[in-house]
Amino acid sequence: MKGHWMISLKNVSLEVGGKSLLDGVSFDFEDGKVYGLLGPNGAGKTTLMKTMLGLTAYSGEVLSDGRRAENEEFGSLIEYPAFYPRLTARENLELYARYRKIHRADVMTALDEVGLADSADVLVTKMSLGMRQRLGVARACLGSPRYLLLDEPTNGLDPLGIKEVRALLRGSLRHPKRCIIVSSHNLPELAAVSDELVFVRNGRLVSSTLCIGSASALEGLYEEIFSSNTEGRQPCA
Ligand SMILES: Nc1ncnc2c1ncn2[C@@H]1O[C@H](COP(=O)(O)OP(=O)(O)OP(=O)(O)O)[C@@H](O)[C@H]1O
Repeated sequence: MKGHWMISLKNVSLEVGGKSLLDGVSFDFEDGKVYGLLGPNGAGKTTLMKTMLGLTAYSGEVLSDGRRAENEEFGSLIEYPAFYPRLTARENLELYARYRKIHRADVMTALDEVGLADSADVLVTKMSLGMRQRLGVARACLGSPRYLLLDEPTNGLDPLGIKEVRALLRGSLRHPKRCIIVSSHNLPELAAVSDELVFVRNGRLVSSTLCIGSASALEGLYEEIFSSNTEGRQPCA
């Protein structure tokens, strides 16, 4: 087995109603890293995450350490997280833990991981959008999954909320044995939290870059990639 990769996509394709949503995607996501998924609207970022979660039929392989990945290995936040508004943060997570057959004791660990331990007994309806988003991340972290898929976790957040999610991605969510894949349209924000950026276009992973020097360099690279047919791994900017 090669090095220390964890999730390996091998020629993953998905077609719905004659339209190709994913087109022969192959990529290795390594442990201990945060990957930023970038691409225009409709590029296939969410579809890719749903496919990894096994929520869609697909051809090709999604492997975890060389064997078929199981849904239980993933924690995910796809689009806006939905909660029971009249239940507390803790009660919401306990319900979810029961559903996923995750130990109840993990609920406080997950809330602690996102800095919401002190708000465990706050009703969701009383929480700010930023707190709810962090609660969504806590739900994704229940059971300490090896893979975290976060689809636009800063969507709709104010600068303070964005800062909170950024701090999580740079700090407490990171683990040497965990791989995090996060999508966003906020280029500088994504660059600030990612170890590697992966560019998606028309259902294909067209490029990846290991690091970016500045926000303007990233914007330039984004423009270059999405206004050309560039494919392959880019050098550091
Ligand atoms: N269930 C579905 N049936 C048919 N087409 C779908 C389905 N889900 C998504 N699509 C299409 O797949 C393409 C990719 O959508 P997807 O939501 O994955 O893109 P995205 O990169 O996440 O976009 P955004 O940045 O706007 O969230 C779009 O053309 C979308 O219309």
